[in-house]
Amino acid sequence: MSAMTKDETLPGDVLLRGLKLTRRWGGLVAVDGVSLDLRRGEVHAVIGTNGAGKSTLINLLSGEIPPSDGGVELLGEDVTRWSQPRRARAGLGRSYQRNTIYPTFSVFENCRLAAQARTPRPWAWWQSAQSCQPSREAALAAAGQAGLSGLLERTAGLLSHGQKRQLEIAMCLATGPQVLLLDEPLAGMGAEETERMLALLAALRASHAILLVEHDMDAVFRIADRITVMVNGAVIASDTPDAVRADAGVQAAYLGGH
Ligand SMILES: Nc1ncnc2c1ncn2[C@@H]1O[C@H](COP(=O)(O)OP(=O)(O)OP(=O)(O)O)[C@@H](O)[C@H]1O
Repeated sequence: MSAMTKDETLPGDVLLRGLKLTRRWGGLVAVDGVSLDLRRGEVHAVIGTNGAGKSTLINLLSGEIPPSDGGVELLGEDVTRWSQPRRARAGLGRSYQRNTIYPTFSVFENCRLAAQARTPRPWAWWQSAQSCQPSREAALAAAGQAGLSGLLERTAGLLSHGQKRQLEIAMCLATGPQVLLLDEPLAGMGAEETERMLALLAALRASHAILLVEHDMDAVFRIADRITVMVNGAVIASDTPDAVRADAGVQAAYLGGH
């Protein structure tokens, strides 16, 4: 186990590492020996056709499903056998393709509930949730970071699609993560909402390691520092955007002249 604490890690440090991760569903190999490093200060995009294994890879890294083979290290520690909530408490945040907000609660309440999940206090069940100051502060900070300060009292279900995705990121940030695993945060967004989300990711990059699974190739090639390309569960390239764009194997298998 590493003796390093979270706050001692330096920019560029590897915060999350997938080691030869494999996941089989019966006879299908959904993720096939994938290794990748997520570093603070980098947006690392994972691209690939439908069914290439991207969401399964995120689920393996986040702890939602166990690998058939291989391992995961978080902040230098082997977390392969850790549950998803335990990894989340240790600094691993993720967003989902589906909407995970509470539509009848306000933006602030959504963020506060997410923040509370980070520091559950089962022995203090009689205290009013309203009075939990650290959660309130974390919620306000996260909403601010995600650009939602002006919408704190808005009922979440009434937000625009793009604002809902911003709220999902805010809820993720409220848990105090160092690593963000983002599953298609741009899905269904218009041009303006996409720009706002890309600006948010660019702002979060300095202090986080970000894994971005995304189908919007223009956005990926603009924002990513590194791109990993998956085909049929396996990595066929992992490099800078320029190198990936120029890779003949990637062109043939996936990009088709992008
Ligand atoms: N729970 C499951 N049981 C059986 N097969 C599964 C399961 N989850 C995923 N798969 C299969 O694993 C393969 C990889 O799926 P995955 O969702 O990871 O791909 P993806 O790259 O995220 O696709 P998309 O871009 O469409 O989201 C697919 O063939 C899928 O059908």
